[in-house]
Amino acid sequence: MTHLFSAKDVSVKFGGLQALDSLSLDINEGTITGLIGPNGSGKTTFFNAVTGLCNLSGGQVSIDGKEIGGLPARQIYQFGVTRTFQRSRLCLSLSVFDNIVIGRQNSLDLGIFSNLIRRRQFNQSVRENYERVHGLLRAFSEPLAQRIFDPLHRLNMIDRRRIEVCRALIAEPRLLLLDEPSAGMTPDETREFMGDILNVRKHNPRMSIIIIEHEMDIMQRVAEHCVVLNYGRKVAEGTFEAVVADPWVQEAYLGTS
Ligand SMILES: Nc1ncnc2c1ncn2[C@@H]1O[C@H](COP(=O)(O)OP(=O)(O)OP(=O)(O)O)[C@@H](O)[C@H]1O
Repeated sequence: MTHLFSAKDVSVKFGGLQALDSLSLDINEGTITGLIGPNGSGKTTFFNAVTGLCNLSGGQVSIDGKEIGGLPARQIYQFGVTRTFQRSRLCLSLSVFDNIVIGRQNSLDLGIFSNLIRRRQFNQSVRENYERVHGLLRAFSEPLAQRIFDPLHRLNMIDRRRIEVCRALIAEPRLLLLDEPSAGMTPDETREFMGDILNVRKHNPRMSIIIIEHEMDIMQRVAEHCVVLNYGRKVAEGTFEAVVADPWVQEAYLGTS
């Protein structure tokens, strides 16, 4: 398997609070890794550190052997790292199309004068973006693809989550970070959505995914490898079965020891 991503001794401090403490993690191409841990254990902080939304107080982060730790978020995105957020960051008054296409900021030509003068080029780029967004939506659900110009506030929670994933996918990432994508969904919606995630992976076999999720049956279904955090430290790592068999994980997290 080809090695894709590496975090080495990553630490993040918020004043006196050590949110991440020398966390190391290696990710191979085309794998799904589950990040598990109690509330406040540092999972989202890890995503924020990797995507440039918070400063590292130590350590290195690399993708394809290139150091990205400490770079601005926009540059990290250009290295092919995209994400979703635990709390939705969608714009409800804009259309499905607009909410997704904004994720392709690398190739959007935002120069108003150039767009006004070079109409043919502008129209072609709009057509291309339409095809891409439509194709992504169709991969999730045909009825959703029919709603490409609906305002987002008309969509239910599962479809909104799908839009968030499409927005992260339109940049064709190498590494996709999903922060608790099932938050706010019913158990049935969650099951359906996880089927979608597996489908996404089937369509993008070289893309790697790290997923934060509290629902253990979801982890069991989607993650080939799991990493458990507590107080910002890695306390267990391995297959789902190996991790849940760990006595510490059973006692401290699953409460089943
Ligand atoms: N911007 C911030 N400023 C100060 N403290 C922060 C900040 N972001 C996170 N923290 C703290 O860092 C610790 C780790 O938080 P984080 O959100 O990463 O945990 P988590 O594992 O994602 O939790 P949850 O499962 O509840 O989302 C917590 O104690 C949190 O209060």
